[in-house]
Amino acid sequence: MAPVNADINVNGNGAFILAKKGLPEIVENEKFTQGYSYEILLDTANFLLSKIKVRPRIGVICGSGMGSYWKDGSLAENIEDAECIPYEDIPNFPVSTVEGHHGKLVFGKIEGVPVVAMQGRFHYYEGYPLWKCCLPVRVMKLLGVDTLIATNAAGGLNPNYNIGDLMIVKDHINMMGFAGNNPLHGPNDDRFGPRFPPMNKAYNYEFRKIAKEVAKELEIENIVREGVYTCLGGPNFETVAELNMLKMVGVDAVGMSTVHEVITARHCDMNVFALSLITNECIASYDQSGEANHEEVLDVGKVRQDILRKFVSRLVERFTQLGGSHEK
Ligand SMILES: O=P(O)(O)O[C@@H]1C[C@H](O)[C@@H](CO)O1
Ligand SMILES: Nc1nc2[nH]cnc2c(=O)[nH]1
Repeated sequence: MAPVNADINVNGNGAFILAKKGLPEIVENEKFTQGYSYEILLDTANFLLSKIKVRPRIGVICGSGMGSYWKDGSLAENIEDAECIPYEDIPNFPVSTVEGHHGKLVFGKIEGVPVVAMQGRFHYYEGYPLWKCCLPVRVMKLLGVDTLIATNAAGGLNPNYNIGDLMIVKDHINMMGFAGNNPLHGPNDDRFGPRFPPMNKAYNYEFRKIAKEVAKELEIENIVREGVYTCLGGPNFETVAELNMLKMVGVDAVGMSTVHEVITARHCDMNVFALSLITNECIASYDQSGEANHEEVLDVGKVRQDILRKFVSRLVERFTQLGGSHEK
């Protein structure tokens, strides 16, 4: 794991606190997508550390409709000793504006492993620049998270996929990046990671292997796939011509998130696993009836919540057992 250039101390109340040191601040400037400085995000991390009992090791981002599992009563069933912090109470955090994204950080333990779950993520189409959509990933890193599990709802473009399938993300195509929109755009702060991060091993090979083993153990291998994801800016779903173009370049599932989060996580040397829930069939023919809609996306999330919970819990346990020495 790349060192974050911060000392970790314990304050008088027994809470963890990160000490600021090092390079000068980069001034926030949304227009030029420079993002928040390292120091500003340390303030956010220190605020969270002053509130929580555990230091999370794994971060989970809940996709559309999947956060509902983590809500209220059912959250407590899975995340032990849950501590919920609404986004609006967290300094420098954006707020969730999309149905199916509740807007809370949930700290606690899954299978004894300290975790933080984002019950609601931020999307570009909500009006946030990409760096801001990914701000929580950097905060997670400062909190001590070394592994990111990102989940999302996506349209199935691969004709062999069915609604309700789970796609282990093998790779992505950064369509927004092709147009110059990247969460790392702007001055680089080496304390987070290098100016030119590699991306050929973005999705951890060992994690993907484990996920396929776990799928067998849970007897869900018939609904588990592995494929290539792409993120478009949204909020509209795709045209037939767009979908056919994406199919031609090798995309299996289409969504509106995850890619920029993964880039940010890999930039600061986190290990990454991502999972797409196929919530709808991409309509890639003019003869086909029906239209994509957000309600269907949320409904499929509800139907699959139990399987997702079991799958993600087992992955948290197994990824942690792997330790830090594996090939990324
Ligand atoms: O947050 P995710 O990527 O799971 O959400 C997807 C993309 C849109 O936000 C929404 C469309 O229904 O689902
Ligand atoms: N872009 C996109 N995002 C989605 N999220 C869930 N389904 C879809 C889809 O079909 N397209």
